[in-house]
Amino acid sequence: MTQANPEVTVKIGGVTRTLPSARAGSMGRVPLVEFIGDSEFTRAVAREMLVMIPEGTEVLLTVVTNALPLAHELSHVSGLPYECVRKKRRPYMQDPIIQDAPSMTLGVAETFWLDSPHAARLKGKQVAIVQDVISSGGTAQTLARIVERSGGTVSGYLAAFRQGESALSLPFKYLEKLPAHI
Ligand SMILES: O=P(O)(O)OC[C@H]1O[C@H](OP(=O)(O)OP(=O)(O)O)[C@H](O)[C@@H]1O
Ligand SMILES: Nc1ncnc2[nH]cnc12
Repeated sequence: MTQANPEVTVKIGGVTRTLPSARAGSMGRVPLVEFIGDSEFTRAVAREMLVMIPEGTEVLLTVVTNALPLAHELSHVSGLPYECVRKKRRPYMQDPIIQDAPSMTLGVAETFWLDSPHAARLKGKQVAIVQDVISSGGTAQTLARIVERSGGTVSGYLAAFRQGESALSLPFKYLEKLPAHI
């Protein structure tokens, strides 16, 4: 008998979480990863991700929203600075890099924004892209394009979780695999 809305349990760095099943656009139901509001899990995951940072990395780059606490914590444990791409234009932005992101896993096409003072901190730097979940790889590719447009070089792609198989063409590292659908 198939179970209605099954859950997925993960254990990372000694911390166990049961991920609820959530409906995600055309993906159907996926195991929902939430770092926001969960500092214990975020810290445990960041500590485990530390060894995944490629040698020579000078800056971490992430995008709001759910990956932000993870990148913040990874910055703290690694001692590396981080930058964060926005998904909304803010009134104080000056000459931002504007990059359209493809329709992503959750079915929402978005525009990414990186203000020029932050883009300047990627120039000439080895930049590791940090994500909570990598699914289609669309977010990773969009962030890589922003690194390139800022004059930096991508040193690697790091994610806490890989969901499904569709991001195979990107050379990323991850801690745990999640099913594409539950
Ligand atoms: O590999 P992809 O198919 O691009 O999917 C992965 C992205 O999807 C999620 O972001 P989401 O759109 O849920 O935004 P949020 O973090 O603002 O909630 C997640 O945080 C990744 O950034
Ligand atoms: N499993 C997941 N949890 C949170 N955000 C996601 N975006 C794509 N897949 C996701």
